Amino acid sequence: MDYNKIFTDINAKLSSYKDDGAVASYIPELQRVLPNKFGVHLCSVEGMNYHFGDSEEKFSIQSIVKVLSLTMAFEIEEDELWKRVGVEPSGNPFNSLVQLEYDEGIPRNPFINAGAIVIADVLVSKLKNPREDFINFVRHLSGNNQIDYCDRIAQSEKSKGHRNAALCNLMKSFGNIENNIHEVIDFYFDLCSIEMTCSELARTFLFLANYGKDPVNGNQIISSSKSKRINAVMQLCGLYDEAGEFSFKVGLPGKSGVGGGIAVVHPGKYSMVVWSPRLNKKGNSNKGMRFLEEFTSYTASSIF
Ligand SMILES: NC(=O)CC[C@H](N)C(=O)O
Repeated sequence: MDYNKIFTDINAKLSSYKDDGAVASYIPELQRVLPNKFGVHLCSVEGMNYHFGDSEEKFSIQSIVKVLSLTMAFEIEEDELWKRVGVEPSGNPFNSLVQLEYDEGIPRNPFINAGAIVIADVLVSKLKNPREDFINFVRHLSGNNQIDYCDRIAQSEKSKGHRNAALCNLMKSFGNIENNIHEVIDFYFDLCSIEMTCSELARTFLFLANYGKDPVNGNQIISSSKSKRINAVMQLCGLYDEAGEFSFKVGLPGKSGVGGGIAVVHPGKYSMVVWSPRLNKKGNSNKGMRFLEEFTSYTASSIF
């Protein structure tokens, strides 16, 4: 399929689309991003690449990293992990405190902030050098040694990260955080600060489109069973309290971030990343969702 032409066609179709979303402002550094940026990149499992727009420009991947930290923690912890974090959609905003109190410090899933903070805690407990080991893992997945954290973004988030600190403290009070809360939360902010282009991120997600195996170099990153489970959690929880809407309109496992990126996979076919920084009220990329809806309709490639 000529995805390049399809991207161009969809972009033309959306040319009159009025994006009333706003760039994330609660992390001061993210506010500096130009709101009208738009990029898309698709990697097919057969090794083809297709792209459009600002697909080679770095952006803050933010919560999309939660899929990669889950992948690493799942390899290390297997079954124990799921005693500390659930696999149910939250139906609540990604940084909600209310539900966590109700659920006695066990986050609904690993993709809301509380769940990702538990995953960060697991990695702090199990890795010798969490910061270094994790970025090496991401470099391995992406086949790119240049991928890195952005200290500027991490520091910016740290300066305003009171709500995440509150989530971490609340879970510590319930006994669901093992390590020093400052260490865990700083690591969590570092994870969210990683920068990638659409093409680098789509490449990184390719193993989840190919049953856990990187089709480019043949590395089995995780078992097909784990890959299936991670995709299932993405399908149900990857877009927070908009996961239902995303399933309804796009029909692919996906993960969003407040940097405006959305990564999706179609098992057996492709991984794809769209980036458009203006967010809707749920913190998901407005045009990114719209574009993906058009794309899966046009190509008849929802998984359903
Ligand atoms: N949805 C997101 O991308 C949120 C990630 C962001 N770093 C936060 O913790 O608030």
